[in-house]
Amino acid sequence: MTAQIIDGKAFAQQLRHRIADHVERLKTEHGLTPGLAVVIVGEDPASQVYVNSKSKQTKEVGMNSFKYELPKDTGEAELLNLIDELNERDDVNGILVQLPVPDHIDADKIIKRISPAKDVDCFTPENVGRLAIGLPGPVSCTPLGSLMLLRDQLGKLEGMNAVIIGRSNLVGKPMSQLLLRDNCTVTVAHSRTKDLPGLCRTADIIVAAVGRPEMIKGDWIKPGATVIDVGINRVDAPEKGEGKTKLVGDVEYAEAAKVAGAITPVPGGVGPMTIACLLANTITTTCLANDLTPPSDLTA
Ligand SMILES: NC(=O)C1=CN([C@@H]2O[C@H](COP(=O)(O)OP(=O)(O)OC[C@H]3O[C@@H](n4cnc5c(N)ncnc54)[C@H](OP(=O)(O)O)[C@@H]3O)[C@@H](O)[C@H]2O)C=CC1
Ligand SMILES: Nc1nc(=O)c2c([nH]1)NC[C@@H]1CN(c3ccc(C(=O)N[C@@H](CCC(=O)O)C(=O)O)cc3)C=[N+]21
Repeated sequence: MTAQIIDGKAFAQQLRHRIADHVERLKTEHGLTPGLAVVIVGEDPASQVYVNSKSKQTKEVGMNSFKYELPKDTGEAELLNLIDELNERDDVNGILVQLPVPDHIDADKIIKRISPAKDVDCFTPENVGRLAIGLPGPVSCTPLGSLMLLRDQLGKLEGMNAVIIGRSNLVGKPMSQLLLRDNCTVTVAHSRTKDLPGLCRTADIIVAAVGRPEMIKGDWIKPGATVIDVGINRVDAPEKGEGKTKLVGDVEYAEAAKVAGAITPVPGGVGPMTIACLLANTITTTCLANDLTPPSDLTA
């Protein structure tokens, strides 16, 4: 059996088309243009690439994009002031501070300062709580994107055994909330889990969010299972030439693709969905701020 490849890049493109339609409707029917502010501190080249593609896609769907590129020695107080200013602005519906921030800045303090009504990453304690009890609001982007791919692939997820590997606030924990809400039986594994291979073999759905290149082996996967590989790891690729690198996921892709029913590739899987879901969350926060019901196809 050869797994079906889940094309996250194509799905994200379709999602952006739907988002563009919603933006158009918000403009013509309500006179609203959603705006997303992206803040980056420092010159990390990988972060700059992400921030630029976020800005580009924001404009492509018809939203306003506000980009703040601050020098790496920007003080914490200065960054907090910028967030206060963005919290106040009526034309800004979403605020994203690209992580990681430099060491002299306390990321938790920055996140807590973002108004929950504009927290499109779903990082604030308010929105984490809302997600847990099923209230409307933004939904963590990577888990939301992963859920959309799973629903598209499998239809109803009810009754399925889902094993999530990784328990971070960013990915693993919110993913567990979403799959539980869709009536999966959810197990969250981590570095102290016993017999991870055995546990994985019980899974109809595996979500790998570990941050270790190709750690999840092909023979840990139940034949026919659906595999969502969240990991993005840059590794050396001597086969491409001296000093070259490539991106790989947390799953041993070539072997896993021989047993799984369906699998996301890296790149081209979950990554593009994360950015599209950021835009989806900006629609959600724009609607909620204006007493409109957020579109059901953009949320969980
Ligand atoms: N596609 C996308 O858009 C995104 C991709 N990512 C990628 O996803 C991956 C995970 O990110 P993130 O959640 O932030 O990572 P974290 O480092 O915050 O969390 C990693 C988790 O994996 C667990 N873990 C580590 N080693 C093992 C092991 N040997 N066995 C079992 N579990 C283990 C850790 O367990 P413990 O808690 O016990 O330490 C932890 O819960 C990274 O590769 C990251 O780059 C992240 C965000 C977005
Ligand atoms: N406040 C904040 N929110 C985030 O959501 C956030 C962040 N900070 N900091 C960094 C991580 C990482 N992240 C990715 C988004 C898209 C791809 C993506 O599109 N990847 C492409 C490949 C890109 C390439 O080739 O390098 C793919 O998988 O196909 C990857 C990673 C969002 N993050």
